[in-house]
Amino acid sequence: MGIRLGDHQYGKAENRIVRIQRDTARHEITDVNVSTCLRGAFEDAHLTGDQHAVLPTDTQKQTAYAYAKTVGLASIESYALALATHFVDDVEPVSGARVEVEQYGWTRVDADGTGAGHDHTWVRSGQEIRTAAVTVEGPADARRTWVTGGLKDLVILKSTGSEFHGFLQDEFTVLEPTNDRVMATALEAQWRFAGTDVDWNATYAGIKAAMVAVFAELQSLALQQTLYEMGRAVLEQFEDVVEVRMSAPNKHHFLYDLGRFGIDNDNEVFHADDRPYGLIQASVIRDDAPDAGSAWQQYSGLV
Ligand SMILES: O=c1[nH]c(=O)c2[nH]c(=O)[nH]c2[nH]1
Repeated sequence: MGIRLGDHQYGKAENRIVRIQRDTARHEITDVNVSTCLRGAFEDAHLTGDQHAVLPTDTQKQTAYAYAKTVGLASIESYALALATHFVDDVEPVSGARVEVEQYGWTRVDADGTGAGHDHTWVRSGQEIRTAAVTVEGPADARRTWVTGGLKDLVILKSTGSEFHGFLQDEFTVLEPTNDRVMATALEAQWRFAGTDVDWNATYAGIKAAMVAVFAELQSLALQQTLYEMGRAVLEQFEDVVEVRMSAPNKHHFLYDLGRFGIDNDNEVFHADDRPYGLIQASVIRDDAPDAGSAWQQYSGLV
């Protein structure tokens, strides 16, 4: 019976790194969750337990913290690019590295009521988590690099401007068609860049704004249509981006039956159901997008 080792990768998942810049009295905070992963000639560690090629996951963790100071976290994409490139360039058995980063937002408190924001106190921002993933492969003279940016947990709701009708029906269909419903989701999206010469922070802000604007403005016939139009808007407005992948739970809001009490309910009182939920997923891609290569080969999840 033939048995062999399949794909394998290893690293340190979820390093929780908080970087404070305190050069002036007005501090800056960057709060991230960093996962690093190495790919390469690590068969012996699995097959015989020989660790000679294995850079410990603890060392990967120490490097992630050191780079938060030396390289800095001006953007999570630039930080991940530096860290992944270091592992491939400077650690001999490594042929590929993947760095995945989540960033949590903080907003300055308005302690003096002026709106200027406090110098060194923040509250966690309730909105989305920003994400990035960088994969670097091959020696410097045959380098391949992929960068994806993204967001998750962007909870967004519109109270009208959403319809759902004309759907296929069979003997189990009970859903009523509607011309006016609440549409809500917790959007997860990732977008793939063609290159690495990008204004990462401005592009992030612009993409988020473009997606939110489509969600708000489109008279939606289905969450599927909204996702496609959001992805299309991103590709139309950001030439650096070649592909957008999205996953959106349909956070159902069911009109509550107040008729039982003789009370009118004209789309005013809903039951916000948490499960089950429709889960709609789509990608939108340019016809001439370069090969995705290892861009989507995750560390979180299975190899
Ligand atoms: O936007 C929607 N898409 C669906 O596929 C679907 N299915 C469903 O029951 N409600 C909805 N809403």
